[in-house]
Parts: sequence; C-alpha cells; structure tokens
Amino acid sequence: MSLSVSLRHDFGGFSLDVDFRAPSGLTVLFGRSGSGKTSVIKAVAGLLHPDAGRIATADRVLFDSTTGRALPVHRRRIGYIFQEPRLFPHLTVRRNLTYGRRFGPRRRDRAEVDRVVEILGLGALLDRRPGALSGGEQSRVAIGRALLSAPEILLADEPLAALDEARKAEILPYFERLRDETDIPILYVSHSVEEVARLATTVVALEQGRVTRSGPAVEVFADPAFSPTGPRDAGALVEARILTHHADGLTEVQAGPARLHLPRMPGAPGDPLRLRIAAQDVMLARDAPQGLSALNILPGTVTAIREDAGPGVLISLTTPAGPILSAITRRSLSALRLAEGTPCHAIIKSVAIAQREGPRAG
Ligand SMILES: Nc1ncnc2c1ncn2[C@@H]1O[C@H](COP(=O)(O)OP(=O)(O)OP(=O)(O)O)[C@@H](O)[C@H]1O
Repeated sequence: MSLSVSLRHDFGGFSLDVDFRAPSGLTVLFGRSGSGKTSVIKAVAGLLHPDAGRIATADRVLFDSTTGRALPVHRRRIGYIFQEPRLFPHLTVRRNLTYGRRFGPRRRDRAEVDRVVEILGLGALLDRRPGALSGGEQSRVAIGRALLSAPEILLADEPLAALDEARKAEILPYFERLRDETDIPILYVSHSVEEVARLATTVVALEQGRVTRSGPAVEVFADPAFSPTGPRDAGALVEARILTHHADGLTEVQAGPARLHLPRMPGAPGDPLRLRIAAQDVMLARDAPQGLSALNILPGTVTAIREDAGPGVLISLTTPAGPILSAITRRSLSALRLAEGTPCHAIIKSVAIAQREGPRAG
C-alpha cells in the first residue's frame, strides 16, 4: 500500500507546492518549523482543502481537484496520532482503545485488539484509567487507538515532541514495530534528525513549502547535499545484522558483504541494526592503511564532493557496507587528490558506530 501526495496551496504569505510518494513503511516529513509539514498532514487528513492537487492510495482517491472529489475527513480511513495523547480520562485503557468503533464479540475484532495490545505492550494496562498511566504509556494507548480505527494511512504529527528523552526512548521501538509489522503507510512529521535516522524508511525533506529531497532514507542520508543541521551533523545510515558477540566486548555485524566491529550491542545474532556513522568519524586514505588502531576499514570509491565556504568538505563514497560520508578538510581533499571516481579507503573508528534499531518492544 502506498500514498501519493501532490498538492499546491496558497496561504497568502506562504505557498505549498509538494509532490511525493510515501510507500509502505514510515515516511518522515522532515523540515524546520514553518516549512509546511503540518499543512501537508492536514491536507491528507482532509482538514485542509488544497487549491489544487491529488491525494490517493493505490486504490482510493481521497482528493482530486480536477474531478472535484474531496472525501470528508471521516471517510478517509486515517489514524491520527497527535503530540498530546488526548485520551478520555473517565474511560479505561480498553475503552479508550476501542472508543468510537463497534467492536463486537467476533473473533476477528478480538484478534485485532489483541494484536495491537501485543504490539504496543498494553496488556497490563487495560483496566487502568489514563490518570494512572505515565506519559509514555498514554502515548502508547493513543497510538493503539489510532491503529484500531482500521486506518489505511497513519498520520503522526511530531508524536514524541511533548515527551522527555527517557519517554522518547521508550516509544521509539514501538514506532519501529509499527513500521516493520504493519503494511499501511505511516506519514510521520519530525524535525529531529535522530528520529529520522532511526525510524525513516523514506525521507521527504521540506523547505519553505517545497520538497528539497526525497527517497529511501539510506540514499538521502548519504547525499552530501543533505545535511539538514549543517555538515557537522552529516552522517550516513548503514543497515546491518548482528553476527557475533566477541569475548573482548565487541559485536561483529554484517553490512552487505562487509563486516564491522562495534562496541557491544544488546540483541541476538540475526537481529537487524541501523547504524549511523557520523561523517566526522570517518577518515580517508588513498592506500590501504597498515598498523592503525581503527578496526573498520572499508574500500570505497568517491561518488560526490560537497565544498561549501569554510575549511571542511563532505565526501560521499560507495563501499561494500553501503554509501558512507566523510568530513575532511579542504587541505586533505587536495593533498589526497580526491575527485569523483577516485578509489580510497574509509577508516571508521569502531566507537563511532552507534544507535541500535531496537530493542524489540513488547
Ligand atoms: N490557515 C493558515 N493561514 C495562513 N497561513 C498558514 C495557515 N496554516 C499554515 N500557515 C502558514 O504556513 C506555513 C507552514 O505551516 P505548517 O504548520 O505547515 O509548518 P510546519 O512545518 O508544520 O511547522 P511546525 O514544525 O512549526 O509545526 C507557516 O508559515 C504558517 O504560518
């Protein structure tokens, strides 16, 4: 299932003109405050009538300005997760979850409730009222309620913004499970690079009402032109799987045909990991280095160079582990005579690799 969004709208002082596809998985609408993220979400939900455009899933048109079709909000089959949980304080968790839906005693209904309760780890909370839940638990109930509205699309507008770091860490794994275990497209608004790096299957970057970059998260993060908070924070994403935990405290992972060593990670052999390798933590060498303390050395080829004002440059390279970014100085760029197509070696300090894609919740 996928969602395609094409819309134009003029607010007077601000205009929105976007065109993107959200395949199944989690698509992060990413951008600064005022870039138009919420307006896009509202248009998909039916709360904003764009001047022109078309919004459709594979089998349903929600809005089409050329035919005049505009499904009302309640017929769009959308689950909406807000920043605030907005639960009914006088109802139990169970009744909050099923509110507004006629859940009968049918086996299928019960199985659906059970599945959502399991995914979100709500089993022990069902008879409590929201007042007796932590902020993170309330958020999980709100996510469950959105899922149980049988949505074809899930919209989440900065769902973690109101939570502290500990609560965010508690909820993130549940979004990972939703992404991996449901096949509805999830449109997720965020301006946090960490959330995007961790959750996004697809990234749609917005600036002043326009899409500046969109595509699979791994490709977008490997683009040296995509450094939303400046080159200092640039970093590539690498998809990997745990191979072995070694006795000396290192975990060995497989990334494509390459193997990397990282500080011990929780998780079992076979578990997937998404690694973020900061460009600042990757050095480059023309020849295969010898006698270095760094454990991870990958052969690569330069694919793009971004030079801005200032002493730093960002280099993108293809490696067997996937695309990697490296931040080096302009001086090193000329000393190493790097250009597109130059073969070189990326040296990654093992401690530079962070961010586990789990732990599995529930
Ligand atoms: N109904 C409206 N009338 C006029 N201008 C509007 C309206 N709704 C939004 N805008 C303007 O459109 C721009 C984008 O707003 P939007 O809420 O979509 O941004 P955002 O990226 O979600 O921002 P934030 O991260 O702060 O929530 C802003 O400049 C806002 O002032």
